[in-house]
Amino acid sequence: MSDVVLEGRGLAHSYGSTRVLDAVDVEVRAGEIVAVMGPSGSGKSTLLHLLAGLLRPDAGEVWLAGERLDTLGERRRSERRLAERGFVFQFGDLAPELTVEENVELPLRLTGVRPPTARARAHEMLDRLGIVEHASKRLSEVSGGQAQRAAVARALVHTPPVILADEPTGSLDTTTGELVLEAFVAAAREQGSAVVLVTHELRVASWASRDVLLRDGRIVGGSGRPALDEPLAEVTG
Ligand SMILES: Nc1ncnc2c1ncn2[C@@H]1O[C@H](COP(=O)(O)OP(=O)(O)OP(=O)(O)O)[C@@H](O)[C@H]1O
Repeated sequence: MSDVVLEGRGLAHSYGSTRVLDAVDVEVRAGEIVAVMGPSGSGKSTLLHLLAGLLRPDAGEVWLAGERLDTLGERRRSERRLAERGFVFQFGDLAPELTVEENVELPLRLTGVRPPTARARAHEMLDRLGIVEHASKRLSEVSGGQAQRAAVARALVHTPPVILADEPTGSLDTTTGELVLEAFVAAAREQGSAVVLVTHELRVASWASRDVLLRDGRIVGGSGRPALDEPLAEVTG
């Protein structure tokens, strides 16, 4: 279908001689949230890194908005990464020496948004995630949960068409975790972003439109849920 934004076809990946992902097909459409679930070590993060273009597959293809990503040169891949995607990774890649707001502004500044506009948009997103009062603190001065929300703010602030998140609520309590999940739902619903969310928590996956279940590097199942245009209460149960 034409609204597939991100697609992995026959993806395989090995670390050394150990094959950790094999023959994985996944499609993500505009406006949907796909939860990637599975036991520890089943290959969830590896799949996300392949879809992100941060790892190259040993076999298979990654397509982003009609363009094959895995064969692009590094420069073009990183341009597209910057402009078109938002990432939240398990081991945060925010800059500790910058403030929270400077970190969140980064994707906007790098794509030419003027400083006052970038700051206003960063604050709006930080407010939505309940950490605007920490905006001017250095990242090294905030808690792990606040840093995680800053990473989410940075991933969403430039309204990218694709958002990839690895355990984005991992160090959050239920209430702040829900703020984060609501922000992902808004990105999918209001901006039509395609969202891939790695999680091992059923509670988190219940916010997704559907899930994909990995075991030992292969897709062993998945299920659909009501589309995101259903009322949220029905989606979350
Ligand atoms: N850089 C690496 N070098 C070698 N092996 C790796 C590397 N990264 C992951 N692995 C191995 O690949 C397998 C899949 O790892 P991956 O992180 O993708 O799983 P996961 O499902 O995300 O796990 P978790 O839920 O624990 O984060 C695991 O057996 C892991 O030990």
